[in-house]
Amino acid sequence: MHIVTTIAGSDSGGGAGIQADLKTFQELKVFGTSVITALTAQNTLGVSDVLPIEVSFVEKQLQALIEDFSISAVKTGMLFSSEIIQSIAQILAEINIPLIVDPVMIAKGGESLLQQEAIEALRIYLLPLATIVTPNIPEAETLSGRKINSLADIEEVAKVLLQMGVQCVIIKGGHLEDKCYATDYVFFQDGHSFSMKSTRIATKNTHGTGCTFSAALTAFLGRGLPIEEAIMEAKKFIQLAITHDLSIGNGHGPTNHFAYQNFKDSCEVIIHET
Ligand SMILES: Nc1ncnc2c1ncn2[C@@H]1O[C@H](COP(=O)(O)OP(=O)(O)O)[C@@H](O)[C@H]1O
Ligand SMILES: Cc1ncc(COP(=O)(O)OP(=O)(O)O)c(N)n1
Repeated sequence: MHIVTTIAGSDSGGGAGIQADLKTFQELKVFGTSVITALTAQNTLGVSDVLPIEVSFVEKQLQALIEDFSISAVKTGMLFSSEIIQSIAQILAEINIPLIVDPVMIAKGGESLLQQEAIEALRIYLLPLATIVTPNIPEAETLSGRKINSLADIEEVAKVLLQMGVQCVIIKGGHLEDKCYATDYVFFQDGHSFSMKSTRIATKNTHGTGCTFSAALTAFLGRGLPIEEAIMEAKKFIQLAITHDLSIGNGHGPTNHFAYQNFKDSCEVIIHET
């Protein structure tokens, strides 16, 4: 049994954060463990409050897992403060486990999930340890300090992030203004890059897409899949979860974490080597 860990915030609405991660891990047959960094009072309509967990208790959770389990991959999501980022980075630096960093900053409704001053901590302490970082377009712009208006901008931003020490950058295209396709761009340290294109689904039920994608990536890497295969399979997981969405709540509903197991042979992702 492969054991993986998510370090993230709790979403009481169950569509994003720790809950999305653990559901995804379960569906992909890895044993999920968790370190909770913050509680959010949240549903499909938005986040009404955030309660950060004390840094020393975040550390205790992570230490407890490391002491007992042989963890094969770790992901981070909502980290909230620079203190939490620094403390978990210090612990993660001492263990050699594939690390997927989803640099969660803002919820769909615009509520902040990361303090402004913590952005620099992400750059300095966490990104140099990351195997993969998975920013959406606004997060990639914030981390790099550059605007994205074209494919050339995406390539430039990826270069900036690779220079921070990340091994692989995936810039997710959910926020791009392409009505037909949702395209993600993948860049490696050795210069290799490719894009993954899937049909854009016309739905408002996209709450937790980033969390779910990075959790699937963590599960596949934790199971030992080669990195490129893990990335492509994670894209299929999120595509199916969005395609077969559930009608839950009155706002931006969650994706369907059950879909991959039922429909995985019926998903097309177009890979384009660049
Ligand atoms: N409407 C959509 N149809 C298909 N795929 C989508 C759609 N919206 C987002 N995605 C995919 O979901 C994943 C998460 O992307 P994105 O929404 O950009 O991240 P985040 O949730 O962090 O903002 C990416 O693989 C992206 O291409
Ligand atoms: C607790 C918690 N963590 C992360 C998010 C953001 O999730 P994401 O996958 O980026 O999806 P949206 O919220 O943008 O739909 C969250 N909302 N809550």
